[in-house]
Amino acid sequence: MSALAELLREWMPAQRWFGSKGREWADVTEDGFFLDRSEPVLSVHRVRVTYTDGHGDTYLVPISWRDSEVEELSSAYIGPLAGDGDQRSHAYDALRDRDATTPWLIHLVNASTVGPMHFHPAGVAYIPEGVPGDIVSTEQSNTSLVYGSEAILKIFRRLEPGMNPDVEIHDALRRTENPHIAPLLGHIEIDDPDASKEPATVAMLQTFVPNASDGWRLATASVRDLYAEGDLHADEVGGDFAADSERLGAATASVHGDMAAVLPTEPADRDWYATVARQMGERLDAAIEVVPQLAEHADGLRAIYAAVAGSTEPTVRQRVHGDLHLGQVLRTATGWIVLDFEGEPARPLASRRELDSPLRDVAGMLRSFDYAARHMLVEQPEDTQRAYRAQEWAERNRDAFCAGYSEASGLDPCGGSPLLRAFEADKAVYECVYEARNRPHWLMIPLDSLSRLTSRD
Ligand SMILES: Nc1ncnc2c1ncn2[C@@H]1O[C@H](COP(=O)(O)OP(=O)(O)O)[C@@H](O)[C@H]1O
Ligand SMILES: O=P(O)(O)O[C@H]1O[C@H](CO)[C@@H](O[C@H]2O[C@H](CO)[C@@H](O)[C@H](O)[C@H]2O)[C@H](O)[C@H]1O
Repeated sequence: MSALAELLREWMPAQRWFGSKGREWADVTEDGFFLDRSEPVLSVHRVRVTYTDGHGDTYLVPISWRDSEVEELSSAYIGPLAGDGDQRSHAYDALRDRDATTPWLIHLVNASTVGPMHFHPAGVAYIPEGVPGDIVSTEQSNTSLVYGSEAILKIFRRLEPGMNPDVEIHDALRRTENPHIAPLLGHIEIDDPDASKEPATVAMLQTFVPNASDGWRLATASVRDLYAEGDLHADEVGGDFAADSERLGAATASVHGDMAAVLPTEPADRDWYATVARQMGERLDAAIEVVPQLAEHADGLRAIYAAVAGSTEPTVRQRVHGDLHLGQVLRTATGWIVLDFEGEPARPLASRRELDSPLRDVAGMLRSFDYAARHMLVEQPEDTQRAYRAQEWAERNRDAFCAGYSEASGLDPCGGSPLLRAFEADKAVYECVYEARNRPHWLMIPLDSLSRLTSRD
């Protein structure tokens, strides 16, 4: 194992974007190339991690190199590497090293190819060249850099052959001028070491939406207001969120409508319902291995999935967002913007590109209202008054979202469909695994939701 691979073995598991926490590593290899040779030198590495179960993932790790340690960059420090003689180089997470962030946009403007990496600007869009990028503090599955107040570069950490749906969908939506998305400015790809495979998407550059607040922050502020007023109902307190939920429902319907107009669609048939129900059952089996507490909900969940297996409900399948939640939507002065169309980060890329029911996204947002309402109860599980208020808040915003969606599309997404209920349950199962791996203290949120979902008539 190379000295750099050894360093990365220590460093990567602690990074927020590393999606396979808790899995045991059998091996790690890396190959890299230089993206920029000025100071600090910037190299990009494909890091292949193999787990003890034989599976593996490839991650993208850009590294900036310094001759000596830099105190201000201590949180970005990966470690020292022996050089010639007594010399040592110091490796830093290049996306947290501001001085190393300019080459990405310069290469995009020039539509460069550097080693295996290809830079593709989108049409004639303006790209702010030469400005350094600042990392977005709410780092999630990927890492984003904001350049000035004009552009945001999202670096996809896990590499998979094939175009990332986020780029594919934003590219297709360029034609629609939909007001609820942030326009695409360019993207970056990297060839697969196996030439028979498609290149992987490395990054996407989008217009930055300034002065916006994400839906999670706004919704949880509303819940906090409600909790502060123990005796008032959600519609009586200052920070009522229902009007925004309604607008969010309408924005979601508008984006769904445009995706259906510019990307393929197909009617859902019996086979599709049967496949969806089977996949949910398989996902539950796999999730129980990670979160044994799920076993007590298994019978109830299987009954919910069985109702879908026999369904003949007429639905159109289309491209969807795939992981819609309040953290993926931004509220600007004029309305909602929907971000991040790459689907659930843990799913294989091919499954994230499949046609699906738009109810998958509706369910994602309904789950998010539930999370926003209840996350503060984690500290006070016995507070029945607050639990009652939380339920009321979640229902009020759920109804408002569905009303907005229904008004904009002519289709009521929440009219008692077994498919919607199954998608909510399936999402909560996914969330149990996500929380067990990333935020175990929040595991009770989706677990409690499953108790409610499986006991609903
Ligand atoms: N176009 C944009 N304009 C402004 N902020 C953005 C934009 N895109 C993303 N962000 C901010 O970056 C955060 C992470 O972006 P997101 O696309 O959701 O990445 P991830 O895939 O890591 O979840 C978002 O919560 C949002 O606050
Ligand atoms: O990183 P992504 O935005 O792709 O999404 C992953 O992380 C989300 C958490 O940040 C997770 O969402 C879950 O927690 C949210 C609150 O933090 C809540 O609003 C969502 O409803 C809940 O699913 C998401 O599932 C995961 O894919």
